[in-house]
Amino acid sequence: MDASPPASAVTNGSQSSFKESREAFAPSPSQSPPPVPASASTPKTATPALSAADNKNIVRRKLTGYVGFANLPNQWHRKSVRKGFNFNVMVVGESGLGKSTLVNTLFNTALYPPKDPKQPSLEIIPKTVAIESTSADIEENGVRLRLTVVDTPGFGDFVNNDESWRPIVDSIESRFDSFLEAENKVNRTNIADTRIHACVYFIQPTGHSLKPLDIEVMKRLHTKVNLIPVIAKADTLTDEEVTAFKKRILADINYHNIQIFEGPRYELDDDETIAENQEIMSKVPFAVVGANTEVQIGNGRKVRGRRYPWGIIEVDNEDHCDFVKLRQMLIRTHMEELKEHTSNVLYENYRSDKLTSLGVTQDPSVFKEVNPAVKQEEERALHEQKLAKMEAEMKMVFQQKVAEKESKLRQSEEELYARHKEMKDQLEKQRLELEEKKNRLETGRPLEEKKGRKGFSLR
Ligand SMILES: Nc1nc2c(ncn2[C@@H]2O[C@H](COP(=O)(O)OP(=O)(O)OP(=O)(O)O)[C@@H](O)[C@H]2O)c(=O)[nH]1
Repeated sequence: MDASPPASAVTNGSQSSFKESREAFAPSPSQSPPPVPASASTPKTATPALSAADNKNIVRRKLTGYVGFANLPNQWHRKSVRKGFNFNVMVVGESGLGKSTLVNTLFNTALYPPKDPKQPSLEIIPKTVAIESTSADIEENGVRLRLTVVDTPGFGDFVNNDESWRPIVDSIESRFDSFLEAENKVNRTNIADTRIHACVYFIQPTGHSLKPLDIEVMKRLHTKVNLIPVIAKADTLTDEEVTAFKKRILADINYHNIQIFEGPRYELDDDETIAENQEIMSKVPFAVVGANTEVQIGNGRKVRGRRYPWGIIEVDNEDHCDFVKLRQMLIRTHMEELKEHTSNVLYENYRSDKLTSLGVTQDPSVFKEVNPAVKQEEERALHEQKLAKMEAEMKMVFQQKVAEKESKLRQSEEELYARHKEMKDQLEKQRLELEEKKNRLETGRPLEEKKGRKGFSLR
């Protein structure tokens, strides 16, 4: 291997201060980092999901002068720096795969104290996988990070490793439970986030394929944590072997439908960011090499690396391994994404499953996204329906009234007509009688006497 200078070193010029605590995991608020709410993640460039109707309702106006909201990102930046950040990473892998070395290399700290070279006696070797949490406050250019590394010593060390995944899953779930419990308390201002934001899974550099244990554990973990597979001690494989091994691992991962962490793609990202993210993702599973010691290379420069009889392998040299890309993803480019995905997807799924299993039900319409334009349209249609109904009712009442009036009028018309006919008949009768009288008088005939009473005759 050649001894070219490191491609990058993010910790250059940084001051680091440590306050370490190493204890078995027991979620307690007192040991928790300052809270960084899920919502405190940088609102990068994610495009808001606006429908066409929403867009139609947005009036785009040009500002005529300086208003000041362009300063919002700075406000956010100041607030975040003041609060500090926290990041919880879990390392899973068999003993001796270089987990502690890699974590120390990643954060450029002696997070893990140097190991006692004396092997533990057989009596004190634990019988189950232990969960150990180590926290350190580190600072770089004024930005504070509370880093918690959760180790899983004992994983894969037993004759029967069938249940190796259980303590790991239990630890992840108990952290979700603590968060859920804290969220349900009256005072939620200081919720400590002990949830695991990333799980670096160390694969033994066998050069073959994933082992059944790897597949089993990954299958158990992938819905609960952001899985980041790495090929441990990649310096033990040649470049060709690494390429072929990566292909086989990815094929296994696909075959078993294991979801590994993928950085989200944002529509508004610039080409450079998109290319950078693609390059990072193209290296998964990262072939890493860890080294905390510095070695001198040809030109007298000191680099972090491992010296072999045939040459030096530099951890910060991208031609030698993918360590830089892993660090870039975990710390520089995707730390917030990892936290956001943990909070918005993994924890949310766990939370809703848990609440559903406890019998808590949710009216789905409560969270239905309401589009104001559609809502207005619905209300207008409803109002029109109501108006049409009222109009129809009024029309019916009016027609009823008209019909009643018409029948009354017809009745009185008929009555009038009948009276008129009666009067006309009477008049006609009178006319005829008078006519008769006139004729008699004219013809000299005596007027007919009215008949007298029975038995009497008129003179
Ligand atoms: N060749 C090689 N050796 C490494 C690498 N990383 C670590 N080692 C060596 O591997 C041995 C074990 O490393 P650790 O970091 O203690 O491994 P670990 O996985 O933390 O081991 P446990 O604490 O037992 O789980 C040490 O001697 C390291 O120097 C690497 O990338 N390549």
